[in-house]
Amino acid sequence: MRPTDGSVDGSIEALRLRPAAPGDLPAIAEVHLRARSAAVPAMPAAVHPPHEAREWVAGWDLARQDVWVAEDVADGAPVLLGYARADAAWLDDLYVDPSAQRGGIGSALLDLVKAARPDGFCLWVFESNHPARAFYRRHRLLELERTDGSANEERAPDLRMVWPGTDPLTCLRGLIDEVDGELGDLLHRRAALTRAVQPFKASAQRDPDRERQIARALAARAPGLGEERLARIVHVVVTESLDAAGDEP
Ligand SMILES: O=C(O)C(=O)C[C@]1(C(=O)O)C=C[C@@H](O)C=C1
Repeated sequence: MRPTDGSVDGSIEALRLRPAAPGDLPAIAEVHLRARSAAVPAMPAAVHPPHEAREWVAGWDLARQDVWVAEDVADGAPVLLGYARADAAWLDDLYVDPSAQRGGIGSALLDLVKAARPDGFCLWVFESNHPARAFYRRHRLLELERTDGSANEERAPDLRMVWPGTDPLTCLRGLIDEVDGELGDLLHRRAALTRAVQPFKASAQRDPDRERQIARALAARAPGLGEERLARIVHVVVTESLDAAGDEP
């Protein structure tokens, strides 16, 4: 169960924001369910039936993640109208009850999360959820990579967004360092394979057709870079991998 995108903007006279308590979980589950069904078709329909969503929310460990609720305290008993849920690096949920959307509750919750995560945070939003994307862009979140949805339960293309915190250069460099860690591991693995295949070739010549095929396959995964640019990247990676293979005893 994932996503972040139920909320939109809104204005409520007496709004109270506070950390959630275990007794809030049933009302949180109902807000989640109502917000998700009202968001279709901008969001894909929920994969899990309501009883599973209720069980999932009831199982949240509030010591291991931060959950905040927004409630209307204007008159009588407070009414829970929205919530946000985040771990150290990700805003996992931000949902506002459909009856209270466009009243500033989503903005108030998001501001609270920003204050609690000054180093920044990421979130996933469905590509089709244009209202939520516009909401987050208005709140100075940046869109990062798009996925084809194969890694989420709904199998729907989504986008990573980031709020780069109070020091965006440091936050974004931190994210670059994370990706470069993975890229370093991949280059290490790839160079070992370039070296391993060499003895099995009829000739030591480079194979431009094979390199073009590799660039095309990469372009299918990274369309934003384009095949020509990726062909140049492949050329450098192969050149340096062959060079490193020649250095090894
Ligand atoms: O497949 C090969 O023939 C290799 O030598 C491997 C490799 C590569 O690293 O992918 C390296 C050089 C060739 O020009 C093409 C591909």
